[in-house]
Amino acid sequence: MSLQVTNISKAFGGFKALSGVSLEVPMGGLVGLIGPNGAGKSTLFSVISGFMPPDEGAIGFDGRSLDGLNPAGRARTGLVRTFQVPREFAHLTVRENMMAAAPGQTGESLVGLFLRAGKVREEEERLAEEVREVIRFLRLERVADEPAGKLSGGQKKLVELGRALLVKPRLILLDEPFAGVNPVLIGEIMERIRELNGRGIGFLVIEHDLEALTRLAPQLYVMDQGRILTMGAPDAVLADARVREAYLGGAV
Ligand SMILES: Nc1ncnc2c1ncn2[C@@H]1O[C@H](COP(=O)(O)OP(=O)(O)OP(=O)(O)O)[C@@H](O)[C@H]1O
Repeated sequence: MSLQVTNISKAFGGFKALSGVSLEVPMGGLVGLIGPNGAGKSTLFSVISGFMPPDEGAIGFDGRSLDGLNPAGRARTGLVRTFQVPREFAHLTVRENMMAAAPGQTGESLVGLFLRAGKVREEEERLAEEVREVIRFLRLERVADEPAGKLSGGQKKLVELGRALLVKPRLILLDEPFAGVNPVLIGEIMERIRELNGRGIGFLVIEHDLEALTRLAPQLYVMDQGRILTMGAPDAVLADARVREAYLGGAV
């Protein structure tokens, strides 16, 4: 069982951003996705997570087709994409940001709220405990009640990860977890990813910091100009002449 991306194509006007992309992430796997700027990595994440329909191709997850499911529907199957903490959430605290990320809260209408006040309280308490646990796991206790906008780049990345964890993911699409993060915190984020992976959560990780990613992911896919160029173990992939060519004519 796996995330199975088969023959995905996507054009913007006449420009083919994705051309027949196929890849596979085993359930519980840890796979990197690299490629020069404009290769199509973010577009592929948008298609996999259901934010953008492909022109062609199919996405399967754990043996079921995701085609036609919206992002929330895909998240319910356990496939979750991280996003930068939305700008309008910058004034909310870390804890509030995480509370807001959890899906399926009761109390969608005033009447419902009135009728289910007890249930809502119960749910809120359970959620608050889950949030406390995630904050502890991510070592964010000291900033839990600070506005998210005030955090360092690395701490914001941890909040993004926390928001994804509250959706109870089985596979996380992680977009540039090390961008704008200092080296010490890169090490910490890497440790948390490894621990989560050890608990069975799979990851597909886009990252430009190849040195960090090759320490984390035992398998890499390389994209260039909307196609998968190659895949395999980091050493083999980075020694590949086509990959060197794609990255600044051999400056990797
Ligand atoms: N909504 C859109 N409309 C038009 N063109 C788009 C759109 N989204 C992406 N593109 C184009 O598709 C190509 C692939 O972009 P994408 O952002 O997926 O690449 P990327 O590999 O994620 O790059 P980076 O590493 O710089 O984030 C780029 O040429 C981009 O300009």
